[in-house]
Amino acid sequence: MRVSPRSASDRRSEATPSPVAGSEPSSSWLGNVVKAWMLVERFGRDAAGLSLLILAVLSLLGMTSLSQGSLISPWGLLLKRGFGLGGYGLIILLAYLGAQILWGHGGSAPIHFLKRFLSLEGALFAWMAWLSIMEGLDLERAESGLDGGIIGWALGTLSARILLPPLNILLWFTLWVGLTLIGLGLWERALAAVKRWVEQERQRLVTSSPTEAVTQAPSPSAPPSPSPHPAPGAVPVTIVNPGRDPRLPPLNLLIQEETNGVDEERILAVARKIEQTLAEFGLPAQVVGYRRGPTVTQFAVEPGFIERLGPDGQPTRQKVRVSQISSLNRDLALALAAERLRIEAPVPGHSYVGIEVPNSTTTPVRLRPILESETFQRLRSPLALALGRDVSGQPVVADLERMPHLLIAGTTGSGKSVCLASLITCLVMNNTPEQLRLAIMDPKMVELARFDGLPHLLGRVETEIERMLAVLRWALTEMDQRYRLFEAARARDLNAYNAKQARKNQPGLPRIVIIIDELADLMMSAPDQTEHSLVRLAQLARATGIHLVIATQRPSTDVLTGLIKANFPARIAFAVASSVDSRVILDTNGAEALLGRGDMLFLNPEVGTPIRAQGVIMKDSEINRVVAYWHQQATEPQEAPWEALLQEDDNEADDLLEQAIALVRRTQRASASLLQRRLRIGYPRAARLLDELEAMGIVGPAQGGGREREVLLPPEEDDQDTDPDEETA
Ligand SMILES: Nc1ncnc2c1ncn2[C@@H]1O[C@H](COP(=O)(O)OP(=O)(O)OP(=O)(O)O)[C@@H](O)[C@H]1O
Repeated sequence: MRVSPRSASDRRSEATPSPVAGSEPSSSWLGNVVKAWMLVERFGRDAAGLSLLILAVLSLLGMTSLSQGSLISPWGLLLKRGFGLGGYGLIILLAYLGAQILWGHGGSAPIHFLKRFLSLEGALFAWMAWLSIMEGLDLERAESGLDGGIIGWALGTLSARILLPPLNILLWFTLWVGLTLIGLGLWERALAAVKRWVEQERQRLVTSSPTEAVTQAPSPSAPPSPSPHPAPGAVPVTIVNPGRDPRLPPLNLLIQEETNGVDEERILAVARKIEQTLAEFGLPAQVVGYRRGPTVTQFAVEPGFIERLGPDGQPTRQKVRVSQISSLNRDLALALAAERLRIEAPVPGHSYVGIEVPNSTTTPVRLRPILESETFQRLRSPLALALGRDVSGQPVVADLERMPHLLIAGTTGSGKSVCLASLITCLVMNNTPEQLRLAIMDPKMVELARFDGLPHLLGRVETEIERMLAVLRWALTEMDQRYRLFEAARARDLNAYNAKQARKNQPGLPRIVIIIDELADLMMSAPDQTEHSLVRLAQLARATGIHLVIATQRPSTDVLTGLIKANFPARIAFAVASSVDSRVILDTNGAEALLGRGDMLFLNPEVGTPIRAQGVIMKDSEINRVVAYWHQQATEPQEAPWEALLQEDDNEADDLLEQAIALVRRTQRASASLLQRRLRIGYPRAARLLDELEAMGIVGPAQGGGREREVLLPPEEDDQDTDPDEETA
């Protein structure tokens, strides 16, 4: 957390007593002292600013000889002789200083302002020295008010004694340019631009230099690493894979992050505005620091004191309550012209309130730097997930193995699919298909279809509800099968089982991550079956290495049922429409104040309070390169293991159709719920059977409004033994 200096205005506002009904603050001697001090400070500052402006105008008149006088003329001459052309620079600086004290940042950030002012002052002197050197260090010219005046001449002459002329010129020129950049606040931006350029050049060299690839190639003992096969439109990249398993994709398939320079000027202005707004509402508080993330900057606000009169008539100081600050959320957003603000009151583990203000520009968070970060590497888990960066720009990572399942929710366009794509990429960057298998379900059909062809993928990306339900059924049987295997091998969990297998030189079992990008579709078509499968998997699958990542854009209680939520303690909330939705996902408010486009709150059950982060975003070219890399290694495309289950379903279908016809004929009723109940099948199968019956002319078309279909088949005449259950159904 960067800490900004205490400001004069803060000291003022801390001491300002808030009006108490029926009593004047001036009624106490302390109130009088405070009032007097405020007056002195206020008028002192105004007087100083005004004096400097007047001095600048008089100096200009004196130097240009536009006005003559017993004081102005000698002062103008003095400036000319002393500063030469730099005298004009000095006048500009005096005017700038005066204006800042009167209207600008002089009050709220004196140290920052002083740093800038002194830098500009230094730049002025460097320029004067440089001018004098360039004109041959001529004292006569200097005395007549040319070049850098006597001061410039003196500085140049002094340095000329120790430096060769070219170095002397270079020294003052560099000082002039450098200090000007610092003084104008352009230094950080220039540094960031240079860094960006160096990084781009480095990447260009790495990707174009064949020698680099040779020196970094895996050792001959290691299995040969395949060369990536670029997908159409993808940029060919040379493999560089230092320090990683050579079978894994090299990190330079992924792009580096670009950093934007920090606009300190804006940050200080916002800090001042926050203080001012709070003070206007009678809540003295001070911005004591800030943390800048890719999307928001969190300002640390320390509540000040309000002075009240106690029952004994004596003034007492009372600390501003954090709830008072958080209740001003909307007023602060209005004052800062911010779309949405989030107030963390207080920031866990700190004695301040965090006010999160959107940045003017957002920085996309990339996967590569997070994979390279120490935070990520420290997890040492094959299922480590790179989620994004927090409000101070630090990587946010989590271990899916420990979570052990993840629930993602947020309104449409908030960033769920982008998040899932980056999570999948992260997993396949760190695991071979022998170590990890993925089952991906994407009813939206577009977002995750890019991963088709990954050798990690079981089958293909599933988009049909019936096939998805089959995936869940398969996962349950796989889980049971694994438990039986573990029991036979006397292993407690997947890690223990794989270790035993490795000792016997036998292959282990891969971990399985099941990803669903839109739970709502499944829950709408087969709520009971989906909920039952998910809950059973969530409760039991951890030890067998099966993990679930499910996303939904409908954070309503019919999709995220109590049972599902109870079994998915790790959750990510992207932006939602209301605090009610936020509470459905996180059990607390906050997600309604997110900005969308990858801005998230991550609730890690091990931490307890949600962490705000900006999610990782992948470029299509990155995903294409990673998929193409693994595509190279793929052997024969394998059939999905749930294909057999679907086959069984089809075989049963004929039988079921027969039974359905008989049932409809007997009962003279046709509804999906009747078929579900009597034939013990799920909703999708029942709905399909009804469609088939309609196509065969046995039942009429759907009536809508929950009414049953008309049965077109006459009842069986000899059917005497009607089932009592059917009658009541
Ligand atoms: N982490 C991120 N960083 C920057 N921009 C992002 C990020 N995540 C998402 N976005 C932006 O938001 C847009 C929508 O994201 P995404 O498609 O993931 O939303 P979604 O929640 O899946 O929406 P839907 O439910 O409608 O599919 C993206 O096209 C992208 O421009």
